[in-house]
Amino acid sequence: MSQNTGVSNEDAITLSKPERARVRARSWRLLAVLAGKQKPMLALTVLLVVVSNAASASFPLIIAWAIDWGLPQVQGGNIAALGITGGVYLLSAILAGSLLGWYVLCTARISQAMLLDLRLRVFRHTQRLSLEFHENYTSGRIISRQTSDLETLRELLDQGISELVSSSVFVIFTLVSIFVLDWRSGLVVVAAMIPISLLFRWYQRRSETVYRESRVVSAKLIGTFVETMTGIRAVKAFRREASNDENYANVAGEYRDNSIRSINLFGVLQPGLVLIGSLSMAAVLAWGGFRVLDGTLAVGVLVALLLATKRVFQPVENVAMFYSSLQAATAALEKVSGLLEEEPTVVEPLKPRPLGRVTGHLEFKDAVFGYGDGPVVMDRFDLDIPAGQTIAVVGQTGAGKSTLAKLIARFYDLRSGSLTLDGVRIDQIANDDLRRHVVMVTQESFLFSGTVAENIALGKPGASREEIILAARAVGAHEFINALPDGYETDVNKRGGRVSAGQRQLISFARAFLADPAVLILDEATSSLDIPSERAVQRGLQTLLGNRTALIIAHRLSTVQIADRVLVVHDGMVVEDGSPAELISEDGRFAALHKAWRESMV
Ligand SMILES: Nc1ncnc2c1ncn2[C@@H]1O[C@H](COP(=O)(O)OP(=O)(O)OP(=O)(O)O)[C@@H](O)[C@H]1O
Repeated sequence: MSQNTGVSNEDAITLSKPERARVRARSWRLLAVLAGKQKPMLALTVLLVVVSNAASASFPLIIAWAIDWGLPQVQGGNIAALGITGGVYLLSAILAGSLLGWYVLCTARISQAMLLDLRLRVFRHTQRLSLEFHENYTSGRIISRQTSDLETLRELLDQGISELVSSSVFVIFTLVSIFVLDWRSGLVVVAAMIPISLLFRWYQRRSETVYRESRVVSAKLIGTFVETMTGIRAVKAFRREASNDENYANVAGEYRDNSIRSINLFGVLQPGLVLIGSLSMAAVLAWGGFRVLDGTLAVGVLVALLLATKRVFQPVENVAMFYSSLQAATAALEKVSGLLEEEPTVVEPLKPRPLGRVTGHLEFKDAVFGYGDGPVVMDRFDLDIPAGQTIAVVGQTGAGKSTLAKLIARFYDLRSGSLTLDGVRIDQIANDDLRRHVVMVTQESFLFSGTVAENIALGKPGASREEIILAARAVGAHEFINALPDGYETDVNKRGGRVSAGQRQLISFARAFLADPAVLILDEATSSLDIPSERAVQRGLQTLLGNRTALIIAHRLSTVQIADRVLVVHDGMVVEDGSPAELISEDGRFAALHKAWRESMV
């Protein structure tokens, strides 16, 4: 991603001119794409808003006509004139009202459809982005894009746009009706539009940065909250409550200050508009009043002019209200469109190479890797793992063990060199194929919300209950699952469904067993299990391994003992490679580690 694309510059409050233009164009493009899908409905909406506002703007004209033509006619004994003028007024009122109602329904449907579309896009897109992106972009930010930013957009789309459009159309029509009645008063109102547009311009300039800042601070607020709550165990363990309170209060205070700034700006805009409106009314009344006295202007026309002038300025105040939500939504759209501009760094091949029967032979050749633009973690790395071999990877913290595992699972791509599965580069294998043949069981043995059976079935979508039970039996999980309150139907998120770390591992073993991959990667939990759990997990693990190729990031002596081969990794390189027995007999790092393990067990 270049410097200013995607989310790279999203905390900037003031943007350079070209950058601002680019971000704006990106936001409007997104809105246009979303609106583009609603074209027929939009066309109908435009028609409705034009006709209903034209009908509504004609009221003062009808009133002038009723006073200056209708009333004298009625006084002259022509009662029918009353019926005609009243009837026309009633008809246009019914037309305006019903079309406006229809218009509101249509805009609600359009805005809801656009929001749904956007919500799904944001979700799908963030899920599709590579791990590298998620490691840098905090979950708090993603949550704030999906919640508070979309909420701000919802406010605009739900009411703002419809009010904004209909008010603007109404102002134009009413202005035309004033010109039709009396062009001099029309000039007064047009003249008033000059300070109004200057005021709007002032507000737009100031509020743009304030609303942009509001999005940044709001993301920070949500991020702080999410980080505290997801790390609540660490918070309690390290007694971080007091300092977290202070930190959160600071961010919340920043958010309050920002809100006050935006309210203050609005506090100038709205009274300013009211003042300009009132002064214009006074000018129309004074100039019109003199002319009525002169006899050059009919009373009915003056009444209509005053009515129309009042009606021009009323929606202008509405526009101000929704203009502020437009500004807020524009800032939100900048952020959301930035997120949508991000591209996955690990991409699925356009023309994937088909795989035959996969044996699980893995080979790194001359592999170079580093995270993002960071330093090289693996330099010209070579490793051949024959099919069916169980490999235990050991090494100090930060040595590169997890990196090795993540590369085989293709969470990242190499910078250069190659990694092949059965001779096919893994970046040329379709995602579905890769996920089927290479399965990673992570350290935390993540369970998704749902039942135990559903969690196991993730390994093989559509698996029958028999298959699920068979898998659980194979890895030794069946007994404890049966003892849960609802057996396989127990909800893992409900009370009673909570399972221990070892049990979670067994469930994820069953899931992997059911998936039956050729290659298994296992990031073994560092937390020490109690001895019975450890034995159960160990037995489960041995069944799971079977004849597969397996790479285990090993933290336990028992695991290393069942491996065919041990790799000692140091600084992204394999420094020792051999069977456990061979390495113990040499006087290297593994021998020392093995000795330490044995001593700790005594
Ligand atoms: N997401 C990341 N972004 C940038 N650098 C990373 C990332 N993950 C790991 N590294 C770096 O890569 C190197 C290897 O890390 P790796 O996680 O593979 O070590 P490890 O041997 O698995 O350590 P541990 O046993 O502590 O999990 C380290 O220098 C680490 O700082």
